[in-house]
Amino acid sequence: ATIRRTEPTAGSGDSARRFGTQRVLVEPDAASGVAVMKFKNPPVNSLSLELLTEFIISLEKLENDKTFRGVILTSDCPRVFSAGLDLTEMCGKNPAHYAEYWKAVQELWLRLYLSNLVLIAAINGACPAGGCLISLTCDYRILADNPKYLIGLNETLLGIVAPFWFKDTLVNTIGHRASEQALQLGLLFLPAEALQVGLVDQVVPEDQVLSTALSVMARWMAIPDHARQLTKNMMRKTTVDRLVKQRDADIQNFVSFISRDSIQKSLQMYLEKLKQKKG
Ligand SMILES: CC/C=C/CC(=O)SCCNC(=O)CCNC(=O)[C@H](O)C(C)(C)COP(=O)(O)OP(=O)(O)OC[C@H]1O[C@@H](n2cnc3c(N)ncnc32)[C@H](O)[C@@H]1OP(=O)(O)O
Repeated sequence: ATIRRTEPTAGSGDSARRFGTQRVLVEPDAASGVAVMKFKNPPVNSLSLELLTEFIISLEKLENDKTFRGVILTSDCPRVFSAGLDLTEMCGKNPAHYAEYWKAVQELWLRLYLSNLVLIAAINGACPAGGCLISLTCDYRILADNPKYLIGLNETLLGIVAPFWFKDTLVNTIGHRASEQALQLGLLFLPAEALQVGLVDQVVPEDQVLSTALSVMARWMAIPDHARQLTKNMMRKTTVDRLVKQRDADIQNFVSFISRDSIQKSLQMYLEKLKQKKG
């Protein structure tokens, strides 16, 4: 994927010069040191291999540019933050593809979870599974107050199992008992429930998600970077190391699990159900 620059928005000078790739729009504001990163993979921002790759490239570009200290993750697609991992990447393919895909999923989580940037999820749509995982890697989560915008790790509803590092990320956020129940039941929480269980930090009216994220960002950026980054690392490194130490084994586990006929069947059925839903 190539990083493309687009024209600055009117009257905003260089600091609003946007860049990004086909599926990840980046709206940087050098003056504030904050960039807004928008997923743009219609219709539901499913995390395809291309989107994962472009996401990693854009994140790395922002992390390497010392102008930026904070990134707000949000969606350019209406009603959906992200539908999670792209199911078409996990069924009907071959083991080599599953391995390549899973490596990219690991890579994105590793980079987000230990990022030195302040990451705030401005969740402006449905946020199941992999979309929920991305929001969990952030330092703070704001969810639009819309009963259609459910959030949670619902993998068991598809007949699959969230890997241990998805589980660890959820446990680090809402605790062990709440995670145990949420993961086994594949719970998708309403905004008020998500707030109550601690899955999100704030629920605000839909048209205030981005402005709220910007004001929360200002609060986080008022903390000296180095102290905040060392503290974040202290909180999260043990969790990250658990995957780093066994990345290849994790890939092999995923490939053998997802390749099972029974799993392939349930994924196909689930995709069919999604398509019938519209019929
Ligand atoms: C061990 C592996 C761990 C996995 C973690 C994962 O992330 S697995 C993925 C789990 N994701 C889900 O369960 C979410 C499924 N999608 C939905 O619930 C709805 O699509 C959603 C996000 C609520 C949006 O609903 P809406 O009514 O707006 O869209 P619709 O369902 O009609 O979908 C539009 C088209 O997108 C296709 N699609 C939806 N989700 C995915 C997906 N995750 N991967 C691939 N494709 C997806 C859907 O089939 C529709 O396709 P179309 O050809 O237009 O009919």
